[in-house]
Amino acid sequence: MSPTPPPSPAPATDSVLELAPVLPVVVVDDPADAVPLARALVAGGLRAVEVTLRTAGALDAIRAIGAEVPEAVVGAGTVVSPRTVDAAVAAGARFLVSPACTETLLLAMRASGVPFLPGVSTASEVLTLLERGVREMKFFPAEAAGGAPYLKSLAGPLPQARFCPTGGVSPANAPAYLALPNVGCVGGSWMLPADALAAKDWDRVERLAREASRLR
Ligand SMILES: O=C(O)C(=O)C[C@H](O)[C@H](O)COP(=O)(O)O
Repeated sequence: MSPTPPPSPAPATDSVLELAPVLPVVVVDDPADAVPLARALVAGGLRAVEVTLRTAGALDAIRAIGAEVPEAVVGAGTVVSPRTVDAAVAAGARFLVSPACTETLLLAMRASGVPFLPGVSTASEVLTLLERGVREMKFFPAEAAGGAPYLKSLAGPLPQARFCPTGGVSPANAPAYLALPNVGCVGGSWMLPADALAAKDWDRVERLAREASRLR
């Protein structure tokens, strides 16, 4: 019997937006869920996983995914300070996502050496980041801040900026975002419903991930 070949590690990239059309946003309460959850997402075709630093177990979850699911690209979300940048990178986060951005946070994310997506919700914030040489951003909270029509309006005057809209994105509205020239991917938690996580229903997560991976 020939041994099962090891899974191929995900390639390195400078662009968070190019990893996958959909970036799952994970809130892990029990770090023991991290590995089966990441495996289900990868099996469904979503290899980038953003673990939000909102729970006590988030850093352990990042460590576990990095160690046991090498075909996933695990990153950290809810990065809001230099301290959280350092903690995320030390845990093995391969990209960083912030809901908003300040000068202090930008400097820390830049110094981290891993790709990052700073959060913006207005045209002025987009221009401020462009002035600093940042072209990839998270548009948050996407639906509340104007949705796809807002990003479409930005593509005229600020075409260099590219976005991952997140916040209120669903299978129903994702195609409108993904059709825009300035959208690289969309982020969201819809493929990780709370009841599926509570029931450890990884088959359902895999199914929802597969549907999400086919949105573009
Ligand atoms: O924690 C962060 O860093 C955030 O910025 C918030 C998340 O991106 C959204 O909570 C995901 O939004 P939903 O898909 O509507 O659940």
